[in-house]
Amino acid sequence: MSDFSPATERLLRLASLAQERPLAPLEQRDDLFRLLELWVQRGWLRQVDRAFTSFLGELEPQGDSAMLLAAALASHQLGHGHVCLDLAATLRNPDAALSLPPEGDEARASLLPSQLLHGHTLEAWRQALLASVLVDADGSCPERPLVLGGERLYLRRYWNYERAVAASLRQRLATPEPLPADLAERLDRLFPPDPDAGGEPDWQKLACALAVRGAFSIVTGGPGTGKTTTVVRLLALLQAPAVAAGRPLRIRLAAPTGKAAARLTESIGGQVSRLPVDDELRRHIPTGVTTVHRLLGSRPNTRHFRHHRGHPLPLDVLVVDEASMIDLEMMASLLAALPPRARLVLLGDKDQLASVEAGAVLGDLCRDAEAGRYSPATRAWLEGVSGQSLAQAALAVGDDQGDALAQQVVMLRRSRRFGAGSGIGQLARRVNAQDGMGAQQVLVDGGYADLHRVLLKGPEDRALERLVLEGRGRARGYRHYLEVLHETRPQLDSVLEDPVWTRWAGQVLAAFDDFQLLCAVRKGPWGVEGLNLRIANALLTAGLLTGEHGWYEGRPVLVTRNDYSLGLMNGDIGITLCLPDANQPGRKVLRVAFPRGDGSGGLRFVLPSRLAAVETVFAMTVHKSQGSEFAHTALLLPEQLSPVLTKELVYTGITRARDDFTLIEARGGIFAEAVARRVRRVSGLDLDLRNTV
Ligand SMILES: Nc1ncnc2c1ncn2[C@@H]1O[C@H](COP(=O)(O)OP(=O)(O)OP(=O)(O)O)[C@@H](O)[C@H]1O
Repeated sequence: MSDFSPATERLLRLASLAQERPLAPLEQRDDLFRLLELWVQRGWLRQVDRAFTSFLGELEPQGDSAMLLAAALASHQLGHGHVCLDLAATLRNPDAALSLPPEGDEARASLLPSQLLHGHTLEAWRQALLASVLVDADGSCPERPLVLGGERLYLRRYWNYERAVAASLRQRLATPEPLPADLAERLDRLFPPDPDAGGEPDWQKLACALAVRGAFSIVTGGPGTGKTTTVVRLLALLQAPAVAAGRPLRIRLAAPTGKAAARLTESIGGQVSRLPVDDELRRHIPTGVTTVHRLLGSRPNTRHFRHHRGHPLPLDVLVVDEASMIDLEMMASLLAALPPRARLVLLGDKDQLASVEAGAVLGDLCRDAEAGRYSPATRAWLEGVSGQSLAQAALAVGDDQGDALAQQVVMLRRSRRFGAGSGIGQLARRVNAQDGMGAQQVLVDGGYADLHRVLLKGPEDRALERLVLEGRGRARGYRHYLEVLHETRPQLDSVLEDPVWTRWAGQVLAAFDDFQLLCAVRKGPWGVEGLNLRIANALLTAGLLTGEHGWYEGRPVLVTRNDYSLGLMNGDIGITLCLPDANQPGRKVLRVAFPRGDGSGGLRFVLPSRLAAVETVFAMTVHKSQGSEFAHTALLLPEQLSPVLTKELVYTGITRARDDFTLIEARGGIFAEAVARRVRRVSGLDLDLRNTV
């Protein structure tokens, strides 16, 4: 019997083969498959990418190796969030197409794409692809699994999504909506002059005006810039004539995660109650926000939804918040299910991290948001109807056809939550602008009471535990929610239905929202897994928890997969509590308390054994935190730079903080290094109305 696992055996065999003669992957297909296998073993390529390439190899036994290599890399890009492989960019930096370990790792010593593609030209690579019976060059052979669009190679499914999204949005952009004759007066009533505006145009009013005139619009802006305020007023504007005519519009609101939906439900509820409109109209403005999955009608174990082109959603207006989290496939599904005459309004912060899945739709659609690019006609109409001047706004001039999308996008530029005196706001703005020096200055010398910084002296530095348990000054740590748990526990023997239990659990959940530790990665000591163990251990040692493994009271958990039977959505957070046993009076059992997230303030209590997909959430990745906010947010950056460490990640982490933000650096300098890098997602989404569909 060999001492090696089968995987290692295989690796050794492959390595020895490689030693016998150098691999020539672009001349010999077998060598290419051997190399792909080696890359998979090293974690540089996914198993699914290699399997897909083998499948293509079987479909075209004489297929060129350069075509197969491109297919493997194109498949791998999806795992990096890219919709396609940019051939020219890959030739400029071939190794970026794999998931290589950080610089200096010895495991790099292997045949790399840069060596393979050395001396290759773009034209030769394109010709190898065009010669294949598996590659469709002009969209005319829908049965071919790969599509070459100029210099971009797509897997068919993603090409189809991109085309479908572009076609649907173009159709909406080309559809003007009828306008009320008294639009200017209606806008004036909803947006009274703001004495604090300081000469800035009222971007909210402008956004509302643009959204009224088109079947598609986007309102983007950083935290607290008034996206929700704007959309509530927009809905009042759209609904008023419909209600007056006795035919109220069917309006639905949605967000990508349960948490985001719950947050929006809360803020929309407050805004609608304060709207200066009559009660009849107020009743017709919805406040309930659902998740996009629920809206479309997810079906277990399939990527198909109950609503689609043949069975569209029964609505006239759809508003989707936190749209930066929507990937290309979801956007395609959403647009397919939208009736052709329905309006779509997307809200979101274009600068946040994009979805984990392929595509950065909001980012793509907001490419011109900062510059404006309004045509002279749009600008004249906007200024006329809103009474606002754009003369001082330093916007670029655009074209109605070439920049059709820009005519329907508004970026809100004034944060009411993070004004000039807010350290969080200053820091977020500098990070977003990739001004690393300025950001450091704000953090270190800015003297802002809402910003804190911890520089760890090494992996064992207990300053991490101190911050996470105790917080800083008024900014709380995890001790707080555990003290609420212990100190306010009802001393009763009553049944679970007794409202005292719901009240108590609600208080513990609210206290947990006061602090969250965010991190960049999942693995290793600075990832979710290592940090969860470390923090649970510290809380146990401090006498705040009674266990650190399995289920124990106080364990906070994050739902990682939608569970429709339990009514739990990916991203929901619950806390494990000792609660009365429904079956045996007088006994207590562990149950996990989750907010219902429907604006009712209600909770649901779930037995741990029924939770199939949850993880401890003392630490959470920034990706998972999107759509949430916490009174005190601490962001831990690891020692080593990795591809996920970018300014988008840091910006998203900072903007999760409501009152206080703490930066924890595992190594000095990592913050500035992360801020200097940005995500560049490859896609070909093109809404230029001059180009044919
Ligand atoms: N035009 C306005 N007049 C007065 N207050 C406003 C106005 N616009 C926004 N606000 C206030 O500013 C705060 C942030 O507004 P809002 O919640 O609409 O922003 P947002 O961009 O949706 O925030 P988030 O980043 O949380 O999604 C709220 O308290 C809101 O009441």
